[in-house]
Amino acid sequence: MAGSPDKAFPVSWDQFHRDARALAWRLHAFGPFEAMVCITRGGLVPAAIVARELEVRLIETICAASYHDYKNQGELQILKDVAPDIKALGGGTGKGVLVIDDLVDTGKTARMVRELLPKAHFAAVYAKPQGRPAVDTFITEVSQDTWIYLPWDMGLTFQPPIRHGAAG
Ligand SMILES: O=P(O)(O)OC[C@H]1O[C@H](OP(=O)(O)OP(=O)(O)O)[C@H](O)[C@@H]1O
Ligand code: HPA
Ligand SMILES: [Mg+2]
Repeated sequence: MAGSPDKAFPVSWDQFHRDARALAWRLHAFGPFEAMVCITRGGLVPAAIVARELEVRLIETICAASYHDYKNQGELQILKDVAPDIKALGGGTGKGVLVIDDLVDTGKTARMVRELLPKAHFAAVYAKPQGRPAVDTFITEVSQDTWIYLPWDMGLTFQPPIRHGAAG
């Protein structure tokens, strides 16, 4: 990633659940979906919430990793591909499949998965401007220089008073 995002967008569990449910409402208009593919690991969490709302029970993973070093993107690795029976849906195009991730940043991960499932519907809860064109549906956009702090990456810590120079 060019530069290191210095603004912070912290997301609580409650907010994430609301945003993932809002995503499900929006996706409902594009369904029904025959299957869902979630991009691990971040996509596992919204996938559970969206699958519950849209009653999707056929759920596959594609295991990808690229941010090996906190905010710095490295080489994109596919650790597990999509199963052949899921790839065969929609006549081999992925039509009728919902691909879900927690967020899209540069769009690299989503673009790579789209090569495998070109006609699938791509959704993320959060999007940054660079990655936005790589997804069909998202809920909240944050600026490219913002780092999204997801609830499973955080814990409760003491916050110094704003007057004493707390970071935003
Ligand atoms: O749009 P991009 O720039 O490709 O970045 C977005 C991807 O990066 C994060 O995953 P990461 O590779 O860090 O793995 P994780 O989901 O296991 O945390 C996030 O969950 C997205 O999948
Ligand atoms: O803003 C982000 N937050 C958490 N994980 C990420 N992976 C890419 N961008 C981000
Ligand atoms: Mg991820």
